Amino acid sequence: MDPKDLFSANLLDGTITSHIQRQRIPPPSVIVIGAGISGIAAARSLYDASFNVTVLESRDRLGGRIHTDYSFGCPVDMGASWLHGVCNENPLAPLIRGLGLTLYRTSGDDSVLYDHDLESYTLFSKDGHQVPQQIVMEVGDTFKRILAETGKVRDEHPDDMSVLQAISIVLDRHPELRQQGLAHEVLQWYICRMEAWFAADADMISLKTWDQEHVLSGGHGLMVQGYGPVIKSLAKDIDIRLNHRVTKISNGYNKVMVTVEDGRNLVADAVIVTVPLGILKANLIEFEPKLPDWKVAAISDLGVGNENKIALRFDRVFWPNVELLGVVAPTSYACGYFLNLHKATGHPVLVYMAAGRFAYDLEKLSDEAVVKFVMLQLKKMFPDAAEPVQYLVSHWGTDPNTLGCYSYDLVGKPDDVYDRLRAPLGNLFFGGEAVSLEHQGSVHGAYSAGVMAAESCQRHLLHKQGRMMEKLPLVASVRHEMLETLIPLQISRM
Ligand SMILES: Cc1cc2nc3c(=O)[nH]c(=O)nc-3n(C[C@H](O)[C@H](O)[C@H](O)COP(=O)(O)OP(=O)(O)OC[C@H]3O[C@@H](n4cnc5c(N)ncnc54)[C@H](O)[C@@H]3O)c2cc1C
Repeated sequence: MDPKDLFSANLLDGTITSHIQRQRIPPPSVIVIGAGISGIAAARSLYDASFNVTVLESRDRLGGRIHTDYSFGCPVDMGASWLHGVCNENPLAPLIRGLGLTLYRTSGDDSVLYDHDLESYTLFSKDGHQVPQQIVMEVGDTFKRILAETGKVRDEHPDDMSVLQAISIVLDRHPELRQQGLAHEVLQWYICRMEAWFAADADMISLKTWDQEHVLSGGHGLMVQGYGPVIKSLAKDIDIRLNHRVTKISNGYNKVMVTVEDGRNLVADAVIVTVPLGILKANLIEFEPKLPDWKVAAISDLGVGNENKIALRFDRVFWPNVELLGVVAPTSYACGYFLNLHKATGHPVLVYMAAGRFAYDLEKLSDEAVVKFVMLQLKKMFPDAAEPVQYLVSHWGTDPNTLGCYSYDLVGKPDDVYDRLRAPLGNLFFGGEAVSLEHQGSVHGAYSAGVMAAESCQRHLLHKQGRMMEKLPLVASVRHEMLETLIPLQISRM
């Protein structure tokens, strides 16, 4: 490398690379557990800072809860598919921009509830009649009023309660907000959509915190080419060992030993754990010494929801050109909806989405039975619907690599739960979506949590070696930001 290039690379990186090279000290070693976006982001930061990093991943693929499937001949995300916050502040924006990926904006709203604009829905009743759009809009506005009233309930009650309980208090106080007949079913559909955001039923969602998330601006954008390219790009050149399921972590004063399923041990100066919260809750990894009580309590005090997707590919499009097709019902459990990927991507694919208890119930059925059930829903709307030529069914709730889809705040969650989850233990650091500072349950939150874990791990190891970090490393994304001129994110629907 031309010395000039080396200088500018170090300058751009702002890393300790040159420092390590000058002193000829072997670079500190770190094992990252989990090759989801958080683990890969952590590994990328460490790799860019010339640390010796190895990622151990239990699955035979990268990405974790990012899983872009290509078997339909087009990308279909069976895990995350939206970028929540289509704006420059989104830490993933520089990467997405740099890769030239397109976003399809389903909503410009920054709230957690409306990741689709109201006018992009077409809803049907159980007997196959289209719900007049005026009712859809009016009930949507009523739902917003009900939620605004739950804010008053929250102010009056020092103790937390579920969102469902608060809605019931509001409806008792304001009978005029109660809906009857079809309008009641549409209201249930909105509750079903709210449950989808948290991947949990409304009787499990915390009233105190449900709307406290600081959602990034710019609305919600579907990744038209899927999230897969983001993972591929971040993982480039990193030593990632697939089919390495970690069963034990022994945290010593100087080193950490990691045991994998086949009995092999790997040793490093530090370890970053990014496995899903569901895995920690199920005690699938043994910690030696045992995790302290405050950490165990934090793991159990946060909820993990479930969401499943059933993707159907057809040989032709027989549905209208809207983003969401929904079936309303007397309870939110019985409501359903399909994301129309054809509108965003041009491929004849519908994705049925189920959340909360319903998502777990679907996992008790065979894939064939699930598809049959979903087709019955579709045929309520379109009696002449064609049979799918291909299908995909996710099982996030029972997948032993995840055990749930993402974290959410349980009723009565202690305020410091995230601080405790994130807190390192000696040479052991914690990443993953559940420890994100402000954006739990999202891809960008998981990414930032991985970068943060890597930064505190670096600081810790350099301090132990009696060295200072001359400057915090700039992660790949920020470097891209400096290298790329500010090209706007490509959005296919304004
Ligand atoms: C259905 C669904 C829809 C979603 N939709 C969106 C969305 O639209 N937008 C959005 O921003 N977010 C969405 N999310 C959330 C988002 O996908 C996650 O927040 C994020 O991908 C989590 O990344 P992570 O690295 O923290 O965890 P993961 O991606 O789960 O990575 C952890 C890794 O650890 C591995 N692992 C587990 N156990 C072990 C072990 N013992 N040893 C070694 N490795 C192990 C796992 O296999 C996995 O690869 C969705 C999630 C799901 C499931």
